[in-house]
Amino acid sequence: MSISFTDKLAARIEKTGSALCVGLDPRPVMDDLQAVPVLLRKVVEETAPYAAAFKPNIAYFEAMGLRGLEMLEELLPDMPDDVPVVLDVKRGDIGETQKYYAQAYFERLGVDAVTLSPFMGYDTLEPFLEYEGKGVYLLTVTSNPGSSDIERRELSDGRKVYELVGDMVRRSMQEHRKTSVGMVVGLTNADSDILARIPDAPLLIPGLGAQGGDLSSLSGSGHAAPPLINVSRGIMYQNPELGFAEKAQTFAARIREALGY
Ligand SMILES: O=C(O)c1cc(=O)[nH]c(=O)n1[C@@H]1O[C@H](COP(=O)(O)O)[C@@H](O)[C@H]1O
Repeated sequence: MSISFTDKLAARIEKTGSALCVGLDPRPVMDDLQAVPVLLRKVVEETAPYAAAFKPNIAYFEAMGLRGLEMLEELLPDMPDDVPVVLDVKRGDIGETQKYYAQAYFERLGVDAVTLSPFMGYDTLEPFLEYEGKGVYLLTVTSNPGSSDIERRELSDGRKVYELVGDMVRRSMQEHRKTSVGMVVGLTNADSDILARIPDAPLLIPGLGAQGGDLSSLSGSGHAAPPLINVSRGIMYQNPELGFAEKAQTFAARIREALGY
């Protein structure tokens, strides 16, 4: 059997000393779609030495229609074998439909992990939890301002809505499910109170770079599970006068310093 997502990520973090997740969110260049795979391969090649993981977001590929999905399908087998791929899909649907999403991502595309929306309930996650060695990250406290509309609301017993997502993570651990279950916490909304209220599960933390998240909000989290800090536009599109490798190296160093590696 191939190496599990958890082991692959741990080995990668150990090898690179980096918790940087390089986001692959190509803005479609509609009049020159051929430029997109060239750009993606360049970003992958140049940032790989500093990448603990890659995270393509499927939205940017879907926006290019069938050719976009083909680009993703063609890119994945050419990605470095030892760098895990988290496909950002944020899916959530009834279990019967989720079975086919899981088949699409874990079997057809063969990615190591995906993001899921847990807000339709635990049963919607179950088809994904049957995949030995794969990973899922559940949206918990997202990086957008609207995370206060539902996720950060207080329940009548004083707990927060996002703590219910933590309960699902604990349940999956108690049931010894085959898939690693982690949580998405946006850097722009992370704080020590939130980190203290969620289980010690692997974290995927987007919001550094273009969204202006501050790494100091992670200090003293006390979480032992490995976090992945994602940067997409900050590497692919911001400061175009700098190379992708240089930007990735700088973000990886800033993250290392903030996490105290
Ligand atoms: O699940 C995600 O990755 C995600 C969750 C979240 O709360 N906020 C968030 O920005 N993301 C994704 O992380 C990436 C952030 O992109 P940049 O803001 O360009 O670094 C995008 O692909 C977002 O869809």
